Amino acid sequence: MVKNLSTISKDRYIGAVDLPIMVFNTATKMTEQFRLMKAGVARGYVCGLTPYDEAHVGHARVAVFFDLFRRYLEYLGINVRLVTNFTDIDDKIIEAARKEFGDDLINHWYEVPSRYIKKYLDYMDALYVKRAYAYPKVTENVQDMVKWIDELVRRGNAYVADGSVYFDVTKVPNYGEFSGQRINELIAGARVEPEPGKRNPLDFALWKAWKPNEPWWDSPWGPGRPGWHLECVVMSSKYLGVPFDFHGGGQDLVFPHHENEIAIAKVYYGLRLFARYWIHVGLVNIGGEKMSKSLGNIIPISDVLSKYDAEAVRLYFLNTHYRKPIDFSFSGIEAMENTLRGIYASFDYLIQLMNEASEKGTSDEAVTNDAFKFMVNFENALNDDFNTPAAVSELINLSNYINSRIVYQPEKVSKYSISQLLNVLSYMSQILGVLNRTRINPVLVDLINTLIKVRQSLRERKLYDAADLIREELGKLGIVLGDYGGRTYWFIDRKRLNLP
Ligand SMILES: Nc1ncnc2c1ncn2[C@@H]1O[C@H](COP(=O)(O)OP(=O)(O)OP(=O)(O)O)[C@@H](O)[C@H]1O
Ligand SMILES: [Zn+2]
Repeated sequence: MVKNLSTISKDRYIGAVDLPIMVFNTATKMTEQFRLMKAGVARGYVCGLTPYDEAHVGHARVAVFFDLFRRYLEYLGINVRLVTNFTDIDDKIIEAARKEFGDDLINHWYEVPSRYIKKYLDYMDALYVKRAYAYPKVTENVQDMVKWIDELVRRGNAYVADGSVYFDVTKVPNYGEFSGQRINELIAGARVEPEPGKRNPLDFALWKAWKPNEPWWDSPWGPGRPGWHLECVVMSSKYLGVPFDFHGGGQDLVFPHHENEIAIAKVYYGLRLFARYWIHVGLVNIGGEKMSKSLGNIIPISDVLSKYDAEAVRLYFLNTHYRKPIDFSFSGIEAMENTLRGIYASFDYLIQLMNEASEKGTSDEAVTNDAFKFMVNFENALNDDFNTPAAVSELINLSNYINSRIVYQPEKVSKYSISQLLNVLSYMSQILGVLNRTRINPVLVDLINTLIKVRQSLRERKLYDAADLIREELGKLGIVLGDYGGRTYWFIDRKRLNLP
């Protein structure tokens, strides 16, 4: 149990290998301590988007979770190298380009991925998802992929058929082990794609032979393009080095995508696992079904962001454990907007108290101890396989404590205690990626304070109607006044006032 602030301050794991985090590893099906391969650095790859349509809230959930993951490690002092790719050539991209450009597809197809990549990055910025260390694209790494395939063919792990190259899963020790699948059952259940040269239904394409009116790249086997599973192995290894610490994505990727990535790397590198921890985020469903572009049941991120506060959207995702599915609901986000208002109120109140608190208050130690406890509980929650619902509820507890206890006894609380509460509130919100809009123009602050003085003076003269009018009119603007402990506090409803 952490007892004093020096041990809960951020950055205390700089240069560390053993982190205090326990995380569920799909590869071992166990919750394990998170240990880094290189001191102080966490390297990870999250499978990214096939950009042929609007990104949806399922994509947003995966991105927000790994952003939280990254922010927590950074808070501990770890340098996080997070790579996420764009699968910018794929059957579905070609199909979308064909619909849009018809026969002129070959000259214009790249406009499709380019458009949706740009939009995706804009949505990520709006959601306060920090930019990745690198965003490799398949089209920029084809030459490396060709070299890999060549080597796999040379070693007998892949075979050529009609200009395509297939990976031979029968040559892989314990194929199916990762996703816990039995090979015979897999074969029975496999949806065999019409790929004539394939020897085994579970073999998959490393190189897909060119078809007329499709983009292509040159290779020793003729024109074509690489296959999905190979792409992620090549790009993750290239940008992170092998082995690296963690590899993630949505739950839907466990099989076949990650099973096949592991199979390729197993024979290429001779490594049982080319990434140590495999982390999978539960799906966002809609009416019990996976939200997915190909099923046509998506709620675009843009729809959600046009109606709701982006920070509330983050809290909404984080309020469910990352491994559980979410059945998407707008009302859940709405509830989080209220929560967020309360958290901003706490922050604004603490700043106002900071300006007035005495150097030495009487309940100093008790408040400081309480601040520690909130932070310890918060960290313990995240250390417990990223129990973000418990972490969010600790932030809410802290906010309620400030809004109900601290504001009523401003004369008792010292500047030091307020600064501890502010620290803890800021750490928690930085990790969750909320309270990104704390700066308020000082002119606005002066104006609010002037109006509060006028209101006070009206009340002293018993002109309550006029005093209430000030409060109501400010409220309409998103400036909310509250009278607690004999003084007036205010907070700004960031969504209403639309502050940057
Ligand atoms: N509904 C969902 N919930 C959570 N994660 C998802 C969901 N859909 C996709 N993902 C994740 O988003 C990333 C990108 O997936 P992808 O572009 O293949 O999306 P998709 O909507 O499933 O597309 P498609 O319908 O073409 O299969 C992957 O990590 C995937 O696991
Ligand atoms: Zn992938």
